[in-house]
Amino acid sequence: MDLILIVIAVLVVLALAGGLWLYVGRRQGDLPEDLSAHKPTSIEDLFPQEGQEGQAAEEVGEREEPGAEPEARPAATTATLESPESIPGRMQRLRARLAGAGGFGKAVLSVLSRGDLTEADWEEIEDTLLTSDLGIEVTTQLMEELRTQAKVLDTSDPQAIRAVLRSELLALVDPDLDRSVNLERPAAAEGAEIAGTPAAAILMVGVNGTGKTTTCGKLARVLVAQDKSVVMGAADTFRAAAAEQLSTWGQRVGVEVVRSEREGADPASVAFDAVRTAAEQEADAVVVDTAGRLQNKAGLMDELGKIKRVMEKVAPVGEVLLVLDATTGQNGMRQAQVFAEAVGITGIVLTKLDGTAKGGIVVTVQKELGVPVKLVGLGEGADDLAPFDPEGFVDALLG
Ligand SMILES: Nc1nc2c(ncn2[C@@H]2O[C@H](COP(=O)(O)OP(=O)(O)OP(=O)(O)O)[C@@H](O)[C@H]2O)c(=O)[nH]1
Repeated sequence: MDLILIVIAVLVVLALAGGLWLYVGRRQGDLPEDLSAHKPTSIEDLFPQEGQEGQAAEEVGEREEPGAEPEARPAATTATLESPESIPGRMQRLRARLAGAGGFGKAVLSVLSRGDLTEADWEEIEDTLLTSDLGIEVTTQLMEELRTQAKVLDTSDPQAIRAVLRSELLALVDPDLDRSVNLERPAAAEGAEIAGTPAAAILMVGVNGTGKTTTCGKLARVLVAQDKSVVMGAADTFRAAAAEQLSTWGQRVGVEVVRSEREGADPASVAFDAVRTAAEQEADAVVVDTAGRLQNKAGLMDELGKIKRVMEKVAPVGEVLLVLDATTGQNGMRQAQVFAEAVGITGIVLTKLDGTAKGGIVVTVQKELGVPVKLVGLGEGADDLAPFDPEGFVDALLG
């Protein structure tokens, strides 16, 4: 009898152990699936095959509905990632777009090609230059050079004239400036209490509506396409929609967005969380979006200065990009000056260059602010951001 009881007890124990093993086994089997949904493990995961882009756009569209999940998290959890356009394809398309916008170079060239120029022709050239946002000083300098060269050369030779104008414009744009975006990962600040290695930090500043958030998303997309791991920080806490917009970009490009759920939260604290998260994740770069709608210069200085200082508790910020709307001309320049004073800028992103024929702003902005245009925005599309290429720009202006 005892023996029968012992056998029954052993069978019960074995049955229980088997059940437990099956349960644990199933949980462990789930794990890789969950993880792969959170973090793409290979470059192929990041770039779906052709034909999936439409699906991605639809899913992102769904996420933009009011009441959509507001929490920041790695985008791959909810959206199929879009496939970025190749860099050469992007450059070619953008050059064509810029040339199509019709820069001032084309207009000047057409007058110069008329041959023996009258005083009225020269005035026409001067007017064109002045209305192209080149500014008086640069226009005067360029006019003198063109008049001198026109005397020296046979002005009826369009090729010779084109060459002169090309070299003058190129000199103004200055091909020797370093236009690379600093992606070098800095050493941690002294006493920084962080896990991991700091990421290269890029701080995006500028007036509201210039395209900061869009540029953060486009830039993250370019970096991801270059196989870099990126974190974005939504330090534009002025309005919840800005953080939501950045989160949508995060979902599109497969990048985690650090944000606060509270509208009006301290932007410096969100920026700090972003750089700390990036260091913990050993990310290559962290891109931080800011608000630009402060009432006065002192407030702006305080806020941007604080954001940068707090980020630098982790590591130095290697790149502060000022986003400028090319269509705002001289007005935009005045605002740019204020930002440049508030926080030392290292480069300019000139957006909406597709919406203006006034290419002269490139020259003015560099001259006034003393930093190079590094990136240009040429449309609202996800791939409409390109490195600024002086030669390509001048050639596009001249048609
Ligand atoms: N045509 C064109 N539109 C652009 C470009 N860059 C941004 N935009 C558009 O400009 C508008 C404003 O862009 P945002 O990125 O929201 O600007 P922001 O500076 O972040 O604005 P706030 O969040 O209000 O501070 C959007 O409709 C963008 O699609 C560009 O290069 N060309």
